[in-house]
Amino acid sequence: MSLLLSLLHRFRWRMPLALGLGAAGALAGLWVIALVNRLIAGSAEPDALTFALIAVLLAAVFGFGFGAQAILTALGHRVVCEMRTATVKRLLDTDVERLETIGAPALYATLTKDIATVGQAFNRLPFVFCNGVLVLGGFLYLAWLSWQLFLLSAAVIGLGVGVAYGWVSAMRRLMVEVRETDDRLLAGYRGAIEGRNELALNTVRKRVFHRHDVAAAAEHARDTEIRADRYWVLSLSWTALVILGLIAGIFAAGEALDLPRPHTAGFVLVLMFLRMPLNDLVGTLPILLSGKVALAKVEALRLEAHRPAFDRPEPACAALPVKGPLLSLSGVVYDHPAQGDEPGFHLGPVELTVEAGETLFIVGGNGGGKSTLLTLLAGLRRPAAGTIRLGGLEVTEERRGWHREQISAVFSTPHLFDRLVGPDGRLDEELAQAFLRRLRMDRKVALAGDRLSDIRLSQGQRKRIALLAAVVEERPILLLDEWAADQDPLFRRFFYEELLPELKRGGRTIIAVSHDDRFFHLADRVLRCDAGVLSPWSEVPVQPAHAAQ
Ligand SMILES: Nc1ncnc2c1ncn2[C@@H]1O[C@H](COP(=O)(O)OP(=O)(O)OP(=O)(O)O)[C@@H](O)[C@H]1O
Repeated sequence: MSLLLSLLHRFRWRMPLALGLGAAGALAGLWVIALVNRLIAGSAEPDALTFALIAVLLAAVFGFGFGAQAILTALGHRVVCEMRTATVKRLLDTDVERLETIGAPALYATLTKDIATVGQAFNRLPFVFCNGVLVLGGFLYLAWLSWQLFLLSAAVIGLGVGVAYGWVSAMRRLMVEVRETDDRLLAGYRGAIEGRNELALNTVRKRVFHRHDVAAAAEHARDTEIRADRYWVLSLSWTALVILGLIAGIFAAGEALDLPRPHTAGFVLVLMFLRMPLNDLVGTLPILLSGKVALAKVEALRLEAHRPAFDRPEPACAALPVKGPLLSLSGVVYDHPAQGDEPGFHLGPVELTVEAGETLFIVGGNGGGKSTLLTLLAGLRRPAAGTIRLGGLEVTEERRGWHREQISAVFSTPHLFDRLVGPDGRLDEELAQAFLRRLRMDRKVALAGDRLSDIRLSQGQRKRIALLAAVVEERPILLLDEWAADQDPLFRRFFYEELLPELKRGGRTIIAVSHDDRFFHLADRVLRCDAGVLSPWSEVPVQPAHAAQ
């Protein structure tokens, strides 16, 4: 909501202008009705002047209406564009841990569906506003025509709205339920796309997946939408009934109150005129309600507040030391929370000091906590307890951004971007081309400026390009998570025996998760991380005390 308000604030001049034009158009329309009314009642002459005035008013209805709608619909599209870019920027500024908690399906649902839904609702607002002005102005005119009939109409419409309120609330509750199903549906869509190979091989799996992960959610959404729409059509029919009933009742009331017939007829004419905008207002309800639900969903993600700037973090010191302790963890503890019946995972307390220029290997069994440790070393996770120091300085909340800027990393399933980014945004193309050749990828991928020609690669090739992207960042600390696992034996040897020593000679501190015990002798130090406990590596694994329990 705050984002929407700030966007509206940015467009604060167009908004009142458009609303003013809309109001003027609606009032001109009412004026036409009032003139026709007077012609029917005989209180106005059907002369050229009256018809000229009607023609001018009709032109005003058209011109003002067009102006207002054009400005407001353009504004709607601008707001959607800003919401899209601002939400992605908020996502980029949000902590990795928070994004992990939200989960990919919910994030995709917001980016693809919620923003579009808010946009649709926003684009309906001009029509809602113009119809609202018409209805309001129309009722004021009715009050002026006959206060008795106006009071009667207000009472009937108030009663009608009171009855419909319950249906609209029920509709809103059902729409929230539909939206919750969207996350499940999106998870299903992702499964169908990302699991295409596994599914293509097994018809039974395909059937089970389709039944439980897609059809169940789609059918739940269908049933809920049908129920929600029932309340909507009920509200629409109810509105029509209330207005038509009122029109009939007005005649009876006019007779009972002994009001002149033309008076009552004029009143009815205005009511007939107001029937359309009233119906439109009710018809727009589902779109507006969906927009409200979607907006609440965007806010419920609790992404970072929107900051347009991409400020580089302030450096905590001029340069990191090239000798002695560089990165240290002291008493660092981290907990992955339990999920349902699955127990959580506890890492630490970790005591570790990495020297500048050191090559450190971390080994250990699956699920031992190596990747979690790497993300702590990268500053991507906040320890629950303990201290991280970089270059002798404690990594406080203010220095976390600076810490991250000292790290390059290739994670176990890296995401490839097709642009290389050098320090301060300037890429050393010579270094990039040379390293591309060292990686033996120059025949597969061409580098034009900072752009890679192709990133549709095999797993091993992807890892090589990810390493290129990390190296050209020219940062002092390089983290590698099982980098060599996807490489062929020849290149694996080349990586351990030549590439890593080369990077080390270039001044890099390297922390690599590895299972390649044949090459452990090439590291300065090897540590074992098992069941969340970090200990020196020995040929015969030592069972950590709490892992044996
Ligand atoms: N985002 C997460 N949320 C909850 N638990 C997690 C998360 N990431 C990892 N874990 C749990 O933490 C434990 C350690 O995982 P981690 O990926 O650090 O192990 P690892 O030593 O790198 O394993 P591997 O060698 O198999 O890659 C595992 O039990 C895993 O289930």
